[in-house]
Amino acid sequence: MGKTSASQGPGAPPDPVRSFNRWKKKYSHKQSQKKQLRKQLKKPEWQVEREVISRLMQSYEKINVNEITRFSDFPLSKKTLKGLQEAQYRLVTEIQKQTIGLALQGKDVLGAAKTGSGKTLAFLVPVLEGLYRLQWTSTDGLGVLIISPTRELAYQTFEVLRKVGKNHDFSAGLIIGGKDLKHEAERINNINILVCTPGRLLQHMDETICFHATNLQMLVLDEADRILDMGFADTMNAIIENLPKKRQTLLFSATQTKSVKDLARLSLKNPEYVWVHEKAKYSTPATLEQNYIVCELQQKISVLYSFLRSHLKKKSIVFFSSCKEVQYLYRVFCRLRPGISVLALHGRQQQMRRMEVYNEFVRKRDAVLFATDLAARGLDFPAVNWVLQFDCPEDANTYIHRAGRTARYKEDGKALLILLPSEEKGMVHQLLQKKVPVKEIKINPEKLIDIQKKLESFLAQDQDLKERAQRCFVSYIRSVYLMKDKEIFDVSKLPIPEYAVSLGLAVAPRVRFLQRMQKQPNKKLVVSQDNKVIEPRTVSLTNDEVEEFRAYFNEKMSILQKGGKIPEGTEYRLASGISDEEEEEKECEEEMEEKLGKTKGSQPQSVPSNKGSQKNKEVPVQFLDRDDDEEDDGLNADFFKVKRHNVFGLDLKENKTLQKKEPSKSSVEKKVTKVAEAKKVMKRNFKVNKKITFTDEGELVQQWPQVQKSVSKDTEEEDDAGGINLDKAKERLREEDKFDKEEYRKKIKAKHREKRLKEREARREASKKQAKAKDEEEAFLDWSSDDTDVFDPSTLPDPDKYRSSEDSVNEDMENKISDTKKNQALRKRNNSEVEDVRPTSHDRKKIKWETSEPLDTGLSLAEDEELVLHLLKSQS
Ligand SMILES: Nc1ncnc2c1ncn2[C@@H]1O[C@H](COP(=O)(O)OP(=O)(O)OP(=O)(O)O)[C@@H](O)[C@H]1O
Repeated sequence: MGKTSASQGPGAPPDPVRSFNRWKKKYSHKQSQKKQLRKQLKKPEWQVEREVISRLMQSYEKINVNEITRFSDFPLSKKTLKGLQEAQYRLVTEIQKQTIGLALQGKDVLGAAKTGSGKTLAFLVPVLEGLYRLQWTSTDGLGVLIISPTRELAYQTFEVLRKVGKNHDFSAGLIIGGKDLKHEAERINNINILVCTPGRLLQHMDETICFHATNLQMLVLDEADRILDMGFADTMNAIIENLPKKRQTLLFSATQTKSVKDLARLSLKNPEYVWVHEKAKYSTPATLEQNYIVCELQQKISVLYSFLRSHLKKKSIVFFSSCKEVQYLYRVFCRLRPGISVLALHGRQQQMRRMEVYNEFVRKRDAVLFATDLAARGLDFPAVNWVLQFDCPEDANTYIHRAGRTARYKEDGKALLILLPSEEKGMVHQLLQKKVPVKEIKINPEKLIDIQKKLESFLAQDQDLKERAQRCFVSYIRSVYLMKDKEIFDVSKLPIPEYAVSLGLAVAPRVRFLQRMQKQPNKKLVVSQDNKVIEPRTVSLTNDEVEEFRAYFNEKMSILQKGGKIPEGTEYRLASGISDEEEEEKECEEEMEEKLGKTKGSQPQSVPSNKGSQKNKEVPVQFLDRDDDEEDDGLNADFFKVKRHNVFGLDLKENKTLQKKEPSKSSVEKKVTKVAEAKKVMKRNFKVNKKITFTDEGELVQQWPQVQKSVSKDTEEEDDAGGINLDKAKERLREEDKFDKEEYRKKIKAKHREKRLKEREARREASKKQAKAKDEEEAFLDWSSDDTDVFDPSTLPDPDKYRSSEDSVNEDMENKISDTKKNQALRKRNNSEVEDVRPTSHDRKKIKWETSEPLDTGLSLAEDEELVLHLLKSQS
């Protein structure tokens, strides 16, 4: 018999079988309870996510900046963290550390940190988290707008967003100029995060049906100071008008704006200012070595060539102040074959080419990129060794951005600034004020390779290149002239002829404003008629003028952008949202020409160049009127001249006063072109008088000026605001032409109908009268037959006798009668002579029949009638 534990005594060990069974029972009970609990607890995914989000949000307030070293230290969603990790971003940079937390808390942030310090992720992470927090879906529409000043920067930001946000479900879109607007418009309404340039965005806001930003949660301005400066002022104002006031705004830049005015436009709510490196010794990366050299303008090209020859295994960017310099020097350097691949990036290239160049330079290990300030901001080309500033930057901020294309994120790099002797003092002072440590270095004259002769030979062989050189020349001078800081940029100090020669040109092309400057070197005060003291215009523009100038063209640009213009591009911000820097450059010139009434293909002129005996040769300037891929520069010479009078709103009276006081002014300058006159008239807004009459029906008819009937209405509205849409215009012309032809055809038809009716009427009249005349003639003949058998003309009175006896008044009439009747009689006489027989009764009938035929008297019917009556009278 087996014993159970119960039957065992108290000191006996427990029965293992029983205790196992007890444990098993307990365990399975617990398991089933847990299962039940889990079943109860099982929630839909969205609910779980919501709980996670609320937990994350609760952690936002607890973020302690000092404890954060990694992205994972922030309360971020798993999707964002995964994306960051996959892109190899683990440790945070200073700007990321200090701003991500604030942005997560929903605050407006103004972030500033040195170039290459990771500002992009500082706003992209909060962007992703912001929409994730709201569980944004494509049906919610546009949630975040990220605005960049250039297409390339927008593209780069978009790529980083794609990389980091790939685990999220939001849709993101890149909207920049130079692409098909229609194609963008079809997709734009489903985009949650939009990376764009200002001009293109505004164009969509204006033109794309159903596109709106009413649900917008967050606005990000990358390179905020640039976007908020005057260049984009009007476009941005228009964009901001379309955005909801209740939103979060993030502004980032290496040179942040502190302008209260700028910020007020954005209606920020207690923004957090984060100046990461405000207290740093320098405002540029510590790993960036910065030097400058001073050299003459005419030496610069040789310096550049020598530099490249000694840095063949490096990756460099060279910044120029204008597209035309880039275009010319790019070609020249390609021909010179310096031993390194040369690339060019500027705003006048096709968008496709720009992207190609951008990607090519990203890929290359050693190459040199010639660029305008289009590439100065934000672009993150990997492993750039050198940044060379061939032309002095506009200001210290531009210097910082340009130099910042190297020495990015812990890498080192070198920057070299080339200054003219006239620029050195002012620029170096500005840089030091901005905490930019620049040291002067000297050029080793032994290493300097002079390439001027080579350039000359290139230009001698290649007319196109020569023209490019000339445009480059004018363009550079103009850029100096338009610079705001007159302490640094003084066009009068430029060695103009030498510069032209250094470009390979034999003679300096004419730049009108320079000529004028030489003619009136002294600024004199002039007293106007109303005794006000007027300062005559000097060649150097004041800062206000330059600002006004820029503001004007940017305003024009934004108008163009709305229309589309423009052009490519327009972007317009133009059409294509040309608010981009490059678009600005392009549109600016086009607009200047437009505004100033410039016409392409202006007459070739011979003008004296500005200096030296050789320079006094007459230089044909028609070359300035053409360019293959851009607006002509030749007009710029004119543009300068007119600009001084019109663009800056100079009072015409003032000009007149000046002219009176300056008898030395050449007649050429005083010559007013028809275009200028027309512009003046347009400016004054004259209205032509109208002559209006009323028809019998009381309808109003404008007699003068004649109103053009048109088939298409609202032609103006149909045009792109960026200028005339040639295709549309052609189409419209064709339609107008058809319409005009149709109108003309109708008119002719009506005329013919009228003529036919008149003729018919006349015929009817004639036949009536004929019938009457026939009756009368028959009567007459009948009567004559009573008298004689045959009508004998001899029975008629002797015309001579008759003449003598009749009134002279009847003379003419008689002549006519006698002519016709003579004919008749003669015919009859002849007949009788030939046949020599008198007519038979049959013949008589014949005669009768013959005479009843209408006589061709050559008279009108009325006259014939008169004649017959007269004959009858005289017979009787
Ligand atoms: N946390 C990080 N870890 C590693 N690399 C980073 C991190 N943040 C940014 N970077 C890298 O640093 C480089 C510069 O970043 P970014 O372009 O955002 O700089 P930036 O401050 O916007 O520069 P700029 O002022 O010139 O626009 C990029 O190559 C980027 O990939």
